[in-house]
Amino acid sequence: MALRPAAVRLATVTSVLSGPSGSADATPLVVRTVALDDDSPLLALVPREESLAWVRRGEGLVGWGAAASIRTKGPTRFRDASEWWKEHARSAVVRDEVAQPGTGLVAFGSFAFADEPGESVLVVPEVVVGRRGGTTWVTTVSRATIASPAAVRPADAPAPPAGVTFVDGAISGTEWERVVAEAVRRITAGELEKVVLARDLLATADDEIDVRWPLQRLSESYPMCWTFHVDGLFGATPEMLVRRERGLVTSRVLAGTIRRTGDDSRDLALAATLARSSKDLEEHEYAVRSVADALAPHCTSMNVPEAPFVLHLPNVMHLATDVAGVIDDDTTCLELAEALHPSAAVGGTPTEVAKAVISEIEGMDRGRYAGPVGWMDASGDGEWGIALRSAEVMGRTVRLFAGCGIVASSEPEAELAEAQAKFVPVRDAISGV
Ligand SMILES: C=C(O[C@@H]1C=C(C(=O)O)C=C[C@H]1O)C(=O)O
Repeated sequence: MALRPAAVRLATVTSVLSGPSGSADATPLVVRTVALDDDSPLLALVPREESLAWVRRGEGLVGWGAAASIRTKGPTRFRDASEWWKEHARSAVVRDEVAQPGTGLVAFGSFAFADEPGESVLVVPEVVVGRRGGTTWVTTVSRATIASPAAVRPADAPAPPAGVTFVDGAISGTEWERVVAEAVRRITAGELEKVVLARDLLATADDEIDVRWPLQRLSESYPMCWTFHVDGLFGATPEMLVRRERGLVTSRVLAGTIRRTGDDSRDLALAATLARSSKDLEEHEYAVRSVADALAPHCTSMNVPEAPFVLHLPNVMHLATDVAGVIDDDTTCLELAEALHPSAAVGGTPTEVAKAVISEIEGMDRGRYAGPVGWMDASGDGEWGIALRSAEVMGRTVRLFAGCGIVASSEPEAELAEAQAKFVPVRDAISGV
């Protein structure tokens, strides 16, 4: 049975700004959060249409409907979205009986990787269900009067995609190896130190894909990742660009990868190799430095571990570093995400040269892949992951993305194999089994 809020469903109010001079709907959002006695998996609650998700280890936020939304683009896409959000947060009428991170007014968002092309989006759902530390709540958002709390019950189960076939996206694997070789040439020539290059695959199913199917598979198979869905972009990312919570800022930086073999003792030996690999440590160091440098101006103190740990995922292992800081200004998590994006984990070093090389040689439009994806609340706290191990669903087709950091010692064939391994989470999740 499809889930419907108990309150009369209000017409979706959407305000679209093309630049800072646009205007948002003047009617304030009316927001109410109440505790909920429900322990169903969050992803089992979302209806098929207009779903939003940010879930990890059974906790997080899911939402549906759009009480307000904004689409932005270009170099001011973050700033325009931030201003719109601050305006809504200022004027909202909020009754919050739970008062936890993620209660009250929240928006989900997903931002384009590049200034051009690509569109970014911020959505305030009509209903949000959240869970944290054993507490579950429901938030209802409307434009006029306080709506009664939404009725929350399991939605109909999604059907698996059928007849899925895959083809190369913008360029073939062989062509992409040539692009990697060109990047290595430029790095060796001293033009830059590191660049992250990505490619895409196109999957087509017999019928329209219900994104809830891959979301449920991803959250089961990759519980250590953040499973997300915002406006057609979905995935399970292991990388946290920035989390801001009550004055503490954290970031999980990944860079340096090795594929898993399926043999645990062999994988342990490989993990030890990864932790000593100078190529991977070099690639990792660039990424950590780019994050620490961008956070430093906002923090009074920071903890940047000297050596990375190895993060084990079912398909790959990564070198990982958790950076933490105490923030001493009122910069919101979205503004921090803007300052951090693109980190060297998805752009390169130096950033501007890497961005130019990506747009010159990568041969595809990244859209919102590798951009910030996540949520924020009215106080500016929230979480923005990097949209990796991700794909964009459009009706019967899904566009999958995967990329790799290239440094002087990278080998095109090995990088192609690494990208293949990074397609695995979404590929398996839409394969319908
Ligand atoms: C670019 C991706 O992953 C990034 C690149 C990594 C690497 O090159 O080792 C590791 C993790 C991510 O920061 C991707 O998954 O598409």
